[in-house]
Amino acid sequence: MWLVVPTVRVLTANPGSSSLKLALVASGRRLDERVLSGWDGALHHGLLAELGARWAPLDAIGVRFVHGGDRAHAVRLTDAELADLDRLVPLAPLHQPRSLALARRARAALPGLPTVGCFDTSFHAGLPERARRYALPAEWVRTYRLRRYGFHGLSCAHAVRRTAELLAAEPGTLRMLCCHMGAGVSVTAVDGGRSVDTSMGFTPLEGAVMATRSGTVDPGLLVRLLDLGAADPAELGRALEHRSGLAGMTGTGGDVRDVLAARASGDREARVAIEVYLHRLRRELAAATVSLDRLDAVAFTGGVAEHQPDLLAELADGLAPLGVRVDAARLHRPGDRVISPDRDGVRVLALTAQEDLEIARQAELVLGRRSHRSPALHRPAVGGPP
Ligand SMILES: Nc1ncnc2c1ncn2[C@@H]1O[C@H](COP(=O)(O)OP(=O)(O)O)[C@@H](O)[C@H]1O
Ligand SMILES: CC(=O)OP(=O)(O)O
Ligand SMILES: [Mg+2]
Repeated sequence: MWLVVPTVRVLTANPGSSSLKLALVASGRRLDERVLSGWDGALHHGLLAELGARWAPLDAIGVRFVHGGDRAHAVRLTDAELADLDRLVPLAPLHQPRSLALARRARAALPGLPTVGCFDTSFHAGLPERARRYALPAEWVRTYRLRRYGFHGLSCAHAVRRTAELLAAEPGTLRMLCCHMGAGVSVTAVDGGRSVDTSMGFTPLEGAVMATRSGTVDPGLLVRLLDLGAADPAELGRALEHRSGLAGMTGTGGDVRDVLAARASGDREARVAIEVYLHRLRRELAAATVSLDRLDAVAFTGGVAEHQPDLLAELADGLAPLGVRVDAARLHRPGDRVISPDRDGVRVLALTAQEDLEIARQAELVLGRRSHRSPALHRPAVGGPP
């Protein structure tokens, strides 16, 4: 039996580290979108009011927050919630201030509309302890609440649902990897819709090499840099967030397009940087695989996966031990698609990252406007409130 649910129109805001994506979502579909690429956090004062008027009538605003701490699901944003989320700024300095500023601007520009915060971290709230815990002194872990959180959860939740749709499978049966390749890069192992391991940790710095972020480096190396006075802690943080990754290795801004162009023109540093980027990502994919008892599917998503099929082919070239292969013809087709060659073995997919759909879905759940009796694909197991 289906409940009749009225159409809910949500203005979604997804502040990534290199872009701001604003969208109008209704009934699980994106009706319009405004993308500010190369976004530096500044927001034209009237933009939200202008979009609010253009996309009216609206029922809610949904804002992506990379860090939600221990929150297991989206929440309606109040002054108190925002003040609490302020405390997480040091754990996601590239993202959290932008989400906070956006949410506050949105509440001021569109007063009276409920604003919902949707968190990357919520998808990983149930990480098993073996994947959540750092092997650090227990006293520090307790005092400073140190744990691995994981990020890109809104993207993963959407990718799991989309993978299940495209493979005509129940999400609850799939053992899969979700590899998000945007300016930030991460790999998550998903067992039956639940995150069981993920490459990002306490902050979105851990794991793979990213556009401007280092990914994992030997902690001993960082201690040594501090010892040597190469940087004070604040400078070290800024260097790891803004001046490392592809940017640090090549002297570019870290945009994959620029690094690939430099490599094509014979630049040695760019060639090495891409090799390191791919090598480290393959390691993360292999590491995540061992958290699953079999591998059914790998979904690649995010700006790089969407727009750089040749780089995806290079990445897949080194993934034969995982049973991952791609078909060149399928790879170059547009849209969400299966890109593995046949129906046997690991199914590989290239998907558009549609965090906006997940944000709108969670906003509807928080506002009680979505039927909890809708199909299994909408179950809160992948990041919504109970
Ligand atoms: N044709 C393209 N258009 C947009 N982004 C691209 C394109 N090709 C590669 N990219 C890469 O995608 C990244 C942006 O991915 P996206 O997921 O939108 O980033 P984020 O959400 O982290 O800001 C850019 O840094 C760029 O390197
Ligand atoms: C968590 C993260 O790195 O997000 P983005 O890729 O959008 O910067
Ligand atoms: Mg993003």
